[in-house]
Amino acid sequence: MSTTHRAPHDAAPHTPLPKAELHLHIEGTLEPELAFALAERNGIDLPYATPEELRSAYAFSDLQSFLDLYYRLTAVLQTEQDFADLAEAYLERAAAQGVRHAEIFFDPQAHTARGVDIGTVIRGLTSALDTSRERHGVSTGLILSFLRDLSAEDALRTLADAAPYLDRISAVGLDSAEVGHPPAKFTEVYAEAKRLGLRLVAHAGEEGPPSYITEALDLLGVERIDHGIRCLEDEALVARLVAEQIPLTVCPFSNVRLRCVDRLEEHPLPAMLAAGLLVTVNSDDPSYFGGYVEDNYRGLRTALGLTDDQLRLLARNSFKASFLDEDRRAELLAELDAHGPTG
Ligand code: HPA
Ligand SMILES: [Zn+2]
Repeated sequence: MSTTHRAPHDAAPHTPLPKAELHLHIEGTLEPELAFALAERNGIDLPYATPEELRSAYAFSDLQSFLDLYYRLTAVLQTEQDFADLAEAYLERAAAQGVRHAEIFFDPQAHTARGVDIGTVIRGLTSALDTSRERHGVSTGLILSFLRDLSAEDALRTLADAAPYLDRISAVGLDSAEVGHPPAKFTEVYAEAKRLGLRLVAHAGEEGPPSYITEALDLLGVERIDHGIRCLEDEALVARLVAEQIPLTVCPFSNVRLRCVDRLEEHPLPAMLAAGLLVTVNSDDPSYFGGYVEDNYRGLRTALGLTDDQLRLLARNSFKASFLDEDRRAELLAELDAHGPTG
């Protein structure tokens, strides 16, 4: 019998709302314990004595300070089995957090630059993703994300290297150090991805200015903006995003940990909802930022007083903003409608 104290209003076991996760970097789900296990399996020395010591290094001053550690730790990912184990660990956790559909970023250049073949990465990830719907009830998509601090030529080469696997990839994205690497740099890359039949998204307006969001829409032709929180600095841009119902994949814990927002209590998400923006909530790099997607939903309730109706709207938006086929989308929306009080 559980000895955990529960307040009377909290007596029913909490079942998380069914939701989609649309902004999740698989490399950012690498928990310290798995990093140590993979390092040992692959004979790699980590500059930390224990998982706890590694975890205590997770104090970031901005995006770059996080990326430095994030890229350093990818060294432990070497074989197909490593990528399969990484994806499987995420899917299991995601399912427990109510995720029914996940569109998962991966950063091939973070691996090919270390001599790991893109096929190793994609075959490893898809071996876990392929059976995720049956085993975890989580349907999946893969988003190939270009590192924007590398050249457009490098991105084009990466897209060419992915050619044998394009049937496994639903979209391309753009991540890594934002400021100084505007979307315009990747116009040709996105035109090529579109020609190949891929959907288009990009990180914009996380640390970068609102003009990067406009560029991503107008020059790259993206359908969804990742982060996008700095849109609030440009009234006309907000009006456009509302009118066109462009989804924004917002990541509250990430914004606080990377110091884009001082405290969760000051996160602009309520203002974004009030403006009529099509906002979704996601975990970004949950191992590094203090929680998975349901933890972000709960944090918003606790820190910002979001109501059950607002949390349901966020879950509804996540299915609306996804690249799901209409049958699966309808099935998941019906499951959300049938879901009882969030508890
Ligand atoms: O939040 C992010 N921003 C940019 N690049 C990233 N790569 C992993 N996470 C992020
Ligand atoms: Zn991200």
